Amino acid sequence: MKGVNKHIKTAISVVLYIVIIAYFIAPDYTGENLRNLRQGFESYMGGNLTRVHDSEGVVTDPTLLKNAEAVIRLFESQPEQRSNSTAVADYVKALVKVHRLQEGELLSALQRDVLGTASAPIHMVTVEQGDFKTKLWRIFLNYILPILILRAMMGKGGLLNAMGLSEENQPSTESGTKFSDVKGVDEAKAELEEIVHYLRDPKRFTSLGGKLPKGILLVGPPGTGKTMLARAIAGEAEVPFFCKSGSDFDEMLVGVGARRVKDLFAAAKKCAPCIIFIDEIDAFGKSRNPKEQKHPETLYQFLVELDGFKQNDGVIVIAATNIPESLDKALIRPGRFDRNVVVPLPDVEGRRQIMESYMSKVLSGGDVDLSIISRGTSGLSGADLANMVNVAAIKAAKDGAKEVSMADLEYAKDKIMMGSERKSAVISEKSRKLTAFHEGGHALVAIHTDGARPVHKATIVPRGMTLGMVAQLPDKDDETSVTCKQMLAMLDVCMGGRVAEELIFGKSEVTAGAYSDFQQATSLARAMITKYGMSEKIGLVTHNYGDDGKSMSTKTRLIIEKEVKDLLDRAYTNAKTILTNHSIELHALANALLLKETLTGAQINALFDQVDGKQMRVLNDSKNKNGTPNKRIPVSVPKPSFRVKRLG
Ligand SMILES: Nc1ncnc2c1ncn2[C@@H]1O[C@H](COP(=O)(O)OP(=O)(O)OP(=O)(O)O)[C@@H](O)[C@H]1O
Ligand SMILES: [Zn+2]
Repeated sequence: MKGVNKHIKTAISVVLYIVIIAYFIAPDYTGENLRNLRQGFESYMGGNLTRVHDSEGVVTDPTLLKNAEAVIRLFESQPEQRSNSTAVADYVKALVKVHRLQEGELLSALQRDVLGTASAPIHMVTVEQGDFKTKLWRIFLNYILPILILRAMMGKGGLLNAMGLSEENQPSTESGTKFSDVKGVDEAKAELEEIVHYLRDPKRFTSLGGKLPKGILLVGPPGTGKTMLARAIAGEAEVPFFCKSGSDFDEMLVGVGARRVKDLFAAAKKCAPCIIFIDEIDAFGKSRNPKEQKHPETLYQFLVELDGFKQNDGVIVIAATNIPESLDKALIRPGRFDRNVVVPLPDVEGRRQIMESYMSKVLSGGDVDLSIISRGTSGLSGADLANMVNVAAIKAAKDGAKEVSMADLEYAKDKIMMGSERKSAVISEKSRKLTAFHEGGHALVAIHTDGARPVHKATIVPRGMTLGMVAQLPDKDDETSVTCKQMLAMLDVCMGGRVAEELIFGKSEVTAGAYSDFQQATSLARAMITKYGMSEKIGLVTHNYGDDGKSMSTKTRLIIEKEVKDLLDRAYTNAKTILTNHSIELHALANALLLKETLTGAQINALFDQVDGKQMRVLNDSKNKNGTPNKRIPVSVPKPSFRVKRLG
């Protein structure tokens, strides 16, 4: 919309400029016009008339033609009419109507007496009048004054600014965004619905006793649709929408930010009911630490403006931030931004809906299964998913495909989550082989461990920081509540990579490639023991590992570390048992990866069927997890990473 405003402004300036220039300098052109009269008339004769002749604009009505003939006859029979300008005009018009202008007597007379002929042209000389002062005055009037007028109108503090309608503070009035466009944030939408009711009919809302918060703070990670939601409120209520970013007020010059705040509120009040949206309000709304803040007066002014209008004045201020804890307390005090609406990252169903909405705008292939993609995109925001569909569409177009296929979406997903493929990376054959067994180890342990997520894909294509990876997909409703059994399975899978390296290449040949596996396993094991109450020795208490152990005694710390190590050792042993028992499959899988680089879960299963026949399909139930520390207690844990990465 800002772009449109700019165009409108440019158009207004151009029109105004032309009008002013025309007004001031039109007299100058009169002489020029006279000079060109002959030329103009000739071109009129040669061009326009011929065109009239050809075009449907020529009179074809027989009665009109008849009248024209009569006018010509009358004029030519009465020579005294030649001094009558109206009669001459009628005569010329009549000649044009019957296409006889060239034959008319008047034309030869005109050519002879007024326009001159090629052999005897008429000359006209214009003389520039006036002294130096007059010329200077004329230049001022013609060129400088119009520019000054325009600047006065358009500039800051100018007429448009005074009206509160300068480019900076023009609202967008045609927000096409609706609530239905914003997917996967139903709770936030429900909370914001009352604002729409209010804006649609403020009087009715307040007469029914409705009371609104003055300011609403949308809180959530980047790209979750906060701006979209604010826009959708304006779109649903069909009210003007003033959209600013906190950084717009963060100016180098003292006082400029504060003045912009003032101007914004002044402009909004004139358009009420309306919405002011300030994205990233933390840019000027941070805690007032004099050292950190460049211009505290911007925040002061903002608070003054917020306090300056009444709850029901019709201006709704919505702000967005990713870091609510950084905001100044004064800003979030009751009566100011006292309503927080959380806009979280989408869950698995939200991600599916968001992708579905963007996929509906491209040609989607028949093999596309968005529930699979949405299960594998935990942690991605709406903006990431929109981008993912875009990347997939570009890939499909590049490949000359007619529709976006599942493979394109998988490509885009990996690119966004893991970084671009490093196809040109030079990797030695030995390193490729090591990676193939490492990833094969993860995959095989996952396949043979009860509670582990199904293997979606294994690859040894280097990507971003990794040399390969095994992707596992959670079941549909598996994301928020992970059981102890599932966590233990994750630990086993983490160990699979290093164990495979050891078994195939020997302990002395292992690499640092398992570093991120160990990191992941250690932090999960620690959380199980210090946060989720999954260790009998530690009990149902929590301990803070984030403060360098200051809050726990050395003894407790040692017990925790021993427990963590035990868990990891058990996972290592489990992985070793699986990989030793299934070494034929491990070799087959690693060789297939070396050959094909990427295998899907289905391809891996098919491969095992080939290698082992039915034997591989039987779940190895005998693999009891020795020493499962507790009963299986369902616990809520922060989203663990489902990917098993390997650092390159
Ligand atoms: N929930 C959603 N539904 C549909 N599209 C979304 C959603 N969230 C984000 N998008 C897409 O991502 C783009 C960016 O979203 P938006 O600017 O609203 O996010 P934001 O939360 O305001 O981000 P930031 O905090 O970075 O300003 C949108 O234009 C839209 O294309
Ligand atoms: Zn690994």
